[in-house]
Amino acid sequence: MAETHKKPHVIFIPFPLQGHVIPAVHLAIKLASQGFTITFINTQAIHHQTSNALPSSEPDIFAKVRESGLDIRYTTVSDGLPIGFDRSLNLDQFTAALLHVFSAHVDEVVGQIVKSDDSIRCLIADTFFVWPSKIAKKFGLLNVSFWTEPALVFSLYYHMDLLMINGHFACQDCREDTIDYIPGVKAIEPKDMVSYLQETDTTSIIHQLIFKAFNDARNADFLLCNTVQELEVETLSALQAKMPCYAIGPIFPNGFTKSFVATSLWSESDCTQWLDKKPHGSVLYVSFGSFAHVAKKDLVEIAKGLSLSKVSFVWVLRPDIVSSDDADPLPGGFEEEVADRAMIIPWCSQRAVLAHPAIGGFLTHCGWNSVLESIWCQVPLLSLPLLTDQFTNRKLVVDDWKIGFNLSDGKFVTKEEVCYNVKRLMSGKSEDGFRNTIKEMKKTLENALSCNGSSEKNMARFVKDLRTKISEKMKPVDRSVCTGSQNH
Ligand SMILES: O=c1ccn([C@@H]2O[C@H](COP(=O)(O)OP(=O)(O)O[C@H]3O[C@H](CO)[C@@H](O)[C@H](O)[C@H]3O)[C@@H](O)[C@H]2O)c(=O)[nH]1
Repeated sequence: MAETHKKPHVIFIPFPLQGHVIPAVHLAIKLASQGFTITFINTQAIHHQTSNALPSSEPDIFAKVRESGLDIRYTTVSDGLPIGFDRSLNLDQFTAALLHVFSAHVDEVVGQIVKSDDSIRCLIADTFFVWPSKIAKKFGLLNVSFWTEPALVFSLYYHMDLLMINGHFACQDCREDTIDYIPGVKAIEPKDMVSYLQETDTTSIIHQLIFKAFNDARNADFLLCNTVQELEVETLSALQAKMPCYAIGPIFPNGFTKSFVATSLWSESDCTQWLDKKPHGSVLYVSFGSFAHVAKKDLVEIAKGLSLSKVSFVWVLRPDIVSSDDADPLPGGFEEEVADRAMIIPWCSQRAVLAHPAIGGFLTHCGWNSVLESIWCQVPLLSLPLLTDQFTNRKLVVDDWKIGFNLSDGKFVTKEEVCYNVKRLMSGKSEDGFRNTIKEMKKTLENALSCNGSSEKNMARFVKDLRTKISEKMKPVDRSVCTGSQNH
């Protein structure tokens, strides 16, 4: 009888935040459909939140996908904190756990999986983790770093040393002039760097994590980026000269709005019937993603500006949008004032909302998934970056690609500019240019995902390169470290 060959088995660990888990889930499915066995490991806290958000209880999020024949297994790991701990309110403690404690739990669970299955060959872990190279080396696995933001952002972090030497980062009086020495990045203003590279105190816990993670990422065997070659040609070419790097985005579920895997951390409110009654392109969608907080005074100005604009809108207001200890941050009377033309909800299926013909604009924090989804749905953006890569993403959206504009040009948001810019975005006049440009960009994304498109080719190349490296690794590996056996 012919010997049956086991599929190569990959362990996939996403960063425990919504904007990272979503593309990781869909990448895991893509890889499984390319003939890999995947063990996907969520933190217990993410698992708990996702399960609570589901209307029905399934054994795990991949149960339906498995029915279609894909071999995706699922397990959980502790991030070092109690499940019910408020990570949003205590971000420093959460970051500290990910920096100092999480790797011990990952080490244990990966060790158990490796011990029980000798086909494990590879670890895919988010670039923001500080431990992948250590864990991969210990268990003899290939190390794939998964990057969920633009390549431009990766490049800035990767070249932190250059920014320091040139006095643009981590110095007393940082330079404020244009940065023009990062390989593959023509020019970028300091204000457009990720927020952490603009901060003067670089001793914070998040900086410790970033320094360690990007040091570690240099050791990865492969870098997978949720971006598109054509959108970031020069940056990606420069990165490819440093490490094997593959632009395989945008990573969406097959069919875009329909996903067999429930990934939301909050229950989704259904806006379809409400949107069905609205004219084409007449509704503004407002959401600031899953992670960043909006200052209360800005939130109040946004609410007042939306009210003044008379535009219809769907506003996703997460329970912790200002802070999880401020349950009711909206100005008094606002909800009654806008009741006839607004839907205010804690969470929704964003892809379904953006794809609805009634949506004509997106007021966004410029999270990278939101940017890619908005381009896919050809919805122009009004941008209010709040944290992390969102400042750099804003530059791409507004200055480079010209598919949207800024909500505010000052340091603080005012209701007048909110009203003015919302009306400008939704009027259908001034943003006609944006609509044509975004149509072209949608085509670029579609082409990238088509049979001979860049992302599909890059994915095929990655799979081939990974398989080649795996076969090289098939030579016997010393796994004594996993079984705990000692040399006497
Ligand atoms: O009501 C909602 C709101 C959002 N989403 C989805 O949640 C994701 C949000 O991702 P993103 O737009 O990237 O924002 P964040 O959740 O803030 O993501 C974090 O992770 C991203 C990827 O690393 C970064 O670009 C962001 O700056 C960072 O805050 C998207 O897929 C949305 O479709 C929903 O399904 N329903």
